[in-house]
Amino acid sequence: MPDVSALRDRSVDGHLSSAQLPVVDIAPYLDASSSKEARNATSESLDRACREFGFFYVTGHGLSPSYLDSLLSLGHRFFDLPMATKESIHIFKSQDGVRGYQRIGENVTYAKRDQQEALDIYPEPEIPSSAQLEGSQQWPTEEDMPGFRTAVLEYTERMKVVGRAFMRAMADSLGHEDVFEELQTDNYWVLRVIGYPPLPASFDTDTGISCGAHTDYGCLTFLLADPTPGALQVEAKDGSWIPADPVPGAFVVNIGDIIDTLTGHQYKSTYHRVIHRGEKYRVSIPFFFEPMRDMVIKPFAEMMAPGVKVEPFTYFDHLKASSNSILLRSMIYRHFVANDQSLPDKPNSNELTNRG
Ligand SMILES: O=C(O)CCC(=O)C(=O)O
Ligand SMILES: [Fe+2]
Repeated sequence: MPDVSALRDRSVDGHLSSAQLPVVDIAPYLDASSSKEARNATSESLDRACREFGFFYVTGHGLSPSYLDSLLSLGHRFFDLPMATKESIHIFKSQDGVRGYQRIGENVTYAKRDQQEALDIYPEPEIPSSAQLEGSQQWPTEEDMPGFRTAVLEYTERMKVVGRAFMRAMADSLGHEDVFEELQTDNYWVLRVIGYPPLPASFDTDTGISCGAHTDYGCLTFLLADPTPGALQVEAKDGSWIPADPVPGAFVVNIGDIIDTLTGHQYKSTYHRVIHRGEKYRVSIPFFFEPMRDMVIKPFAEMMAPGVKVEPFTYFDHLKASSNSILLRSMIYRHFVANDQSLPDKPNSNELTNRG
């Protein structure tokens, strides 16, 4: 286990960088008639972006700006609902404790309360139960949010297609076709709809920010967000923070811990944080593209640093508080703390990337 007390709190320190994130055009991997040269150009630019930043903009994904805007509008509409309506699907009422609405402050990162509210959505198992991550989804009613459920589920299907294109592009750079083929099979996903009120100028950021610095758990995250400059920031290699300002029609995409681990940290799951100080309420919708639940993750031997060995584990081990998983990993079940409960005295660490 890492010594979490020795870890730097990335939510408060650091200066802004003038660097820009690179752009990757994924179109050649979504078009069966594209040339080998076009695919090579994409996989090479992706490879460079993954090694240098772990974060990049994605164009050529095939989803129109007006379609993407309609999803953000649904997000605003949800957060505009009366509090009692949102609380009727609070996560603590869900069968497995993770699906539904959280109030501002209940999502906890690095032992601090994030200044965001959110709606968390996971795929539903055929037979829901109270076991971890096996519950049924809590949705807003059709009356409160007409068409919301259908629109969200359609979006997840479209995003799986885009995520799979990235797995093919990575295979062209890294080999391991069998692993990347498995990473295109039966993909798990998580969708969060997040609402950020602007932090007041007087807000003490030592007590928390809009979203504390963290890495993402899975393969790839596709972020759709309102155009609020300066809010999302990405840690550069020199420790400064690159503003990942939204580019209209593009996704901000980042590598998660699973790809980071497979590649011996060569493709990086980079720390990022949100400090939203703008005028307007900000909505973001990250789509987390994930491996199938029980896929065994076994790092690529030739990419590992000499002497480093990571025991194989499953993606679900990493998500769940499974007491029989090798490193007692749990990314989800320690994240939510009701506002009337006390915070843990230690930051939550990420055993997988070992960086807290
Ligand atoms: O809202 C954002 O810009 C980022 C959210 C995020 O990093 C996450 O939910 O993992
Ligand atoms: Fe994130």
